[in-house]
Amino acid sequence: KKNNSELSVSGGTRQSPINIQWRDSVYDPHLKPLKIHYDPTTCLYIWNNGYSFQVEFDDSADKSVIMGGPLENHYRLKQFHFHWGAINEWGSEHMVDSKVYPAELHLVHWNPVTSTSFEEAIMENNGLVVIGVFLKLGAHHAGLQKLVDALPAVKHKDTIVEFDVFDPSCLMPSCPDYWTYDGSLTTPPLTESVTWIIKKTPIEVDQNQLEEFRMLLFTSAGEEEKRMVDNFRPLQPLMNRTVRSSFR
Ligand SMILES: Cc1ccn(O)c(=O)c1
Ligand SMILES: [Zn+2]
Repeated sequence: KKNNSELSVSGGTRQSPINIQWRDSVYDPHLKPLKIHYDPTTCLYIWNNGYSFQVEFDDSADKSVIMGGPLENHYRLKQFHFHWGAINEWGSEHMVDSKVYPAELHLVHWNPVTSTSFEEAIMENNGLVVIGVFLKLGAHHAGLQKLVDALPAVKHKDTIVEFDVFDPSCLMPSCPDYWTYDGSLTTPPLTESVTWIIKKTPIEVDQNQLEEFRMLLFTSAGEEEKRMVDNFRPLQPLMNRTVRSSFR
């Protein structure tokens, strides 16, 4: 168990995001299939937090949980959000063999066995699990469209709109393959408390859907408008870490 100062970032040894070199990843036969059970009625609202748009869930019980994979117990879904670029040539946080995607979905979960709240789990060694899903330009994504239709209501920083009954499982690729490694938050406090699970296969979204992301604003109503784009952190050094794969 590490205290806050030991999870500190300056001199961090397990920062995120990273470039996943497929050939350097190590197949781990002990990795189980990831099990995802999301209850759509735990979806609460969408809000613009000035960095991304975020969908928050009721995490007061074990209703939307993940387990299996590299995990020793179940983790509760707290929120999901995205990172994206100003143009399709960049936007994701993680890369695969230096390939960058136009956007990346993060589903953020916390460990209710070792923590009593999400805020506490942020400071716990491996208190969080974030599932990363790459978005690539392609077919229209019907499940995502429900989210996209709500974005005009959260154009400005600190705006919020009710958003109920949404099952984020619809944003998961059907392929079960993933990489996993020990990392950190990619926004302050950048604590090294995250077990990352990065799905190998991207989901497809169309140009209009990506452009709707880019119409959001970093700025509050009344301020000079700054488009919400390029909200990703630069790559961090792998240092003494191995990325494990669930697939050969
Ligand atoms: C908890 C947290 C905060 C920010 N980001 O980007 C994440 O992926 C997870
Ligand atoms: Zn994120």
